[in-house]
Parts: sequence; C-alpha cells; structure tokens
Amino acid sequence: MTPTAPDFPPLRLVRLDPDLPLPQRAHPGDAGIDLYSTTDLELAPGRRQVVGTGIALALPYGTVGLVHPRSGLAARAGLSIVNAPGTIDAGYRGEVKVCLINLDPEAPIVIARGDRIAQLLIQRVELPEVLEVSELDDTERGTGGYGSSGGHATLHPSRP
Ligand SMILES: O=c1ccn([C@H]2C[C@H](O)[C@@H](COP(=O)(O)OP(=O)(O)OP(=O)(O)O)O2)c(=O)[nH]1
Ligand SMILES: [Mg+2]
Repeated sequence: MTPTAPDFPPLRLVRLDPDLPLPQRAHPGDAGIDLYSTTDLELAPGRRQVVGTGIALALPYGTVGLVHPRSGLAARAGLSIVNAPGTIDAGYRGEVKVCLINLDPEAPIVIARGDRIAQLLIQRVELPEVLEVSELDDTERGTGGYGSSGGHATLHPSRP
C-alpha cells in the first residue's frame, strides 16, 4: 500500500492532454511528481523554450507548487529550467508550463512528447502581510552577505 502524507488533502489535477499519463511520483515518498512534455522539441545549445505539461492544478490555499529540474537530465544532457524553481501560485488554473533551457555548450537536446522533463514539489508557504517599518533590528550578521563569511571556492588565477 502506498503511504500518504498525514493531514494533507489530495492534489486536484485536470489532465488537459488526456493521452499523456497521469503525473505521479516515481516512488512512494518522493518529493517530486514528474511532469511530462506535451511536445516534441529540439533545443540547440543555449536555447530555451516554454513547454506545456498538459496539466492544470488547484493547489490548496497556503501552498505553492515548485517546478524543479530533474537531476538525471541535468547531469546527462545539461537540461535545466531558466526560472528554476518555477513558482505555481495556488490560485493559478492555467496549464503548468516549464521554461526549459539547454545548458550544454555543444550538444542539442532532443525531447519527445511524453518524456518526463521536470518535477513538481508542493510545499506549505507563509502568506504574511507586508508591513513597512522605519528600521530593522540588529543582528550579528548585519548587512554582510555574498561571501562575507569566507569559505568559498578559490577563483581561477585568471580571474580579477
Ligand atoms: O515555471 C512556471 C512558472 C509559472 N507558471 C505559471 C503559474 C504561476 O502562477 C504563473 C505566474 O508565475 P510567476 O509569478 O512566476 O510569473 P510572473 O512573471 O510574475 O507572472 P504573473 O504576473 O502572472 O504573476 O505562471 C508556470 O506555469 N510555470
Ligand atoms: Mg508573479
């Protein structure tokens, strides 16, 4: 029997392209639900394309859908998502789409309709109101960022 997460309603999903399989987790407990491409396409190196997944969702209020790349395709072919992770708002009822990009410098990537091109994670999200204030509390970090704590990789000697 497939274990289900406690206290979480099922994900309401419409298949806009009913000839594609229902998106599923590859294994029980997987974070991501694999999404299919509705189209055949070829991505030249460095090129991007918005690709349909053939599904629309009604995510529960207070959750967000995050569209992540799949690591196998990323490592093998250089396939990624321009805006990774893509944000699916709870109120969005249109088709979930993926802005794929070929990050390989040389080889094109061929994708067939029905290939699993991305994965959808659903997470709870806080929805605080925005409150403008005149100043912020002090912290140990303060305004330090972007490597201020050190420990980053050494840059190549050719880099300024
Ligand atoms: O990878 C993505 C990202 C977004 N969307 C859809 C669902 C999301 O709710 C909507 C808007 O996304 P986002 O807020 O990232 O884009 P925006 O440029 O801010 O557009 P908008 O003004 O419509 O919010 O587009 C997708 O289908 N796939
Ligand atoms: Mg937006």
